[in-house]
Amino acid sequence: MSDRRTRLIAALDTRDPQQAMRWANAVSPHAAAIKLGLEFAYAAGFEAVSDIAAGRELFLDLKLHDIPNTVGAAIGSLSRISPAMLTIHASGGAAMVTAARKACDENFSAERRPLLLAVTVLTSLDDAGLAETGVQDGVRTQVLRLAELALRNGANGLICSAHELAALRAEFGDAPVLITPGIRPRGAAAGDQKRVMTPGEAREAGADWIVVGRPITEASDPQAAAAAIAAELAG
Ligand SMILES: O=C(O)c1cc(=O)[nH]c(=O)n1[C@@H]1O[C@H](COP(=O)(O)O)[C@@H](O)[C@H]1O
Repeated sequence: MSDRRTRLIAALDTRDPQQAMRWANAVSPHAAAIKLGLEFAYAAGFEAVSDIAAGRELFLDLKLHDIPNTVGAAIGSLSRISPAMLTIHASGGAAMVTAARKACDENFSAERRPLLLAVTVLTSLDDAGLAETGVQDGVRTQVLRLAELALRNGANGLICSAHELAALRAEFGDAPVLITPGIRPRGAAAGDQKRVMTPGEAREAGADWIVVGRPITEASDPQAAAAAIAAELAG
């Protein structure tokens, strides 16, 4: 049994700034952070990202994955937004993670520096889906491999599914920030997610944060849905 405090990140996946603001206000008593990602940033732009994020903890999920020079420069371009958390793909390789670390350190003061989080294996992949990308070792082995690469090269934490939390805690201890999407309250539709757990199970397994999108945003009452998840996390 874990006594870790596991907090909720609400993924506000929409193109519409007014919708995002409504959701942000609705979940704010229950979610300690909001996530804005590719769908929102591409449609609404980064001014809108800043507007929605004002006064909130922002998980900016751009999943950067490019050559080291481009990733470092892109992170430099984000310094005016000051996200609390920022994502890259660990599979971009050691030099890419190192460039991202350097860019975080050089472009943000210590108080404003985002946590650099490395996506290991997307929660929409199972062993078979991963094998189609050429990786035959299975999800768990690949998550551990990419976790080691990312943490060794300066990532503050990892994005993984809750299924890998125990193995990651056993290998890397309490220090890395572990964030798990692919979270579904009992009975909720998995959709395109393959490696899912409930909020309570993710807390027990050692998550620092869980990311939840559609179970909140597609609920008839998003505020109540967020409240129920927060209550489950509080145990
Ligand atoms: O980086 C992420 O946040 C992420 C990584 C991952 O492996 N799986 C994953 O689902 N996510 C994000 O987490 C959110 C999950 O949304 P729902 O499936 O609607 O709860 C989406 O915004 C995804 O982009």
